[in-house]
Amino acid sequence: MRFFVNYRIVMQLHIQQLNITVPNQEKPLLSIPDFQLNSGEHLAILGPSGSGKTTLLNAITGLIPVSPNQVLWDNTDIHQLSASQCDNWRFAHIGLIMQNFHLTTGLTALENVLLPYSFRHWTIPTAVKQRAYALLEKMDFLAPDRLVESLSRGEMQRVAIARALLSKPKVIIADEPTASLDQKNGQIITALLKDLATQEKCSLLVATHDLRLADSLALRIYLQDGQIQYKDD
Ligand SMILES: Nc1ncnc2c1ncn2[C@@H]1O[C@H](COP(=O)(O)OP(=O)(O)OP(=O)(O)O)[C@@H](O)[C@H]1O
Repeated sequence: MRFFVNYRIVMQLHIQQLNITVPNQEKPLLSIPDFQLNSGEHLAILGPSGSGKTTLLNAITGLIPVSPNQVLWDNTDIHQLSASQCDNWRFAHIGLIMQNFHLTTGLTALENVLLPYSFRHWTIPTAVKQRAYALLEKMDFLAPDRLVESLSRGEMQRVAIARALLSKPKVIIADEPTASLDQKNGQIITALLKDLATQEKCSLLVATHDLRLADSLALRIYLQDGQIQYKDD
């Protein structure tokens, strides 16, 4: 008999009748009748440029508005939350790694990792700082005191990943995490993301053009003109 549920690994995404349109455009940007991703699953979202990958990530993280009941995370309709509630929900549950990293210049790598946490808390507990150091170290990034503007793109990507993982999210979402990295760094980042997601028992959703990255994940969907053309697992 099971008495305990590990809440951290329960985070199911359910998309139903998702339809995103823009004024004066006949075709929807995104049209997904039904899609489900279970907790802990690793998904690649493929598709040509303009097929809707980023729009999908924005929709499921509440970064763009969506009609009620179209995106549910464990039966929570994040699009029915207020803007600040949605921000807090995202901070608590999602580790977001955006295309251009969105790091803050003038701050060190460590300060960048801690920044989202420091926005929400008066003080940063030692345990949180230790986790920030540990995440950077796990990724072989051994210069936490370097200013981010002096880092290479591969190093910036590691800082962005550590920042996304600091709050122990249940879901990691990455938009083109290997774009503009050379092959070696792309492979390193791919392996890191997968290993960290597995170790931390997170779901992983990655929008990518990188077939090597996509092949390394267990599930794939292919978008074309805002629709899922095929699923592959
Ligand atoms: N706010 C908006 N208004 C009108 N069109 C938009 C808006 N946002 C996105 N689009 C259009 O929606 C389509 C999908 O864009 P999206 O960025 O999701 O594609 P993508 O698959 O992520 O592309 P890429 O691989 O180049 O990053 C594009 O044609 C884009 O121009």
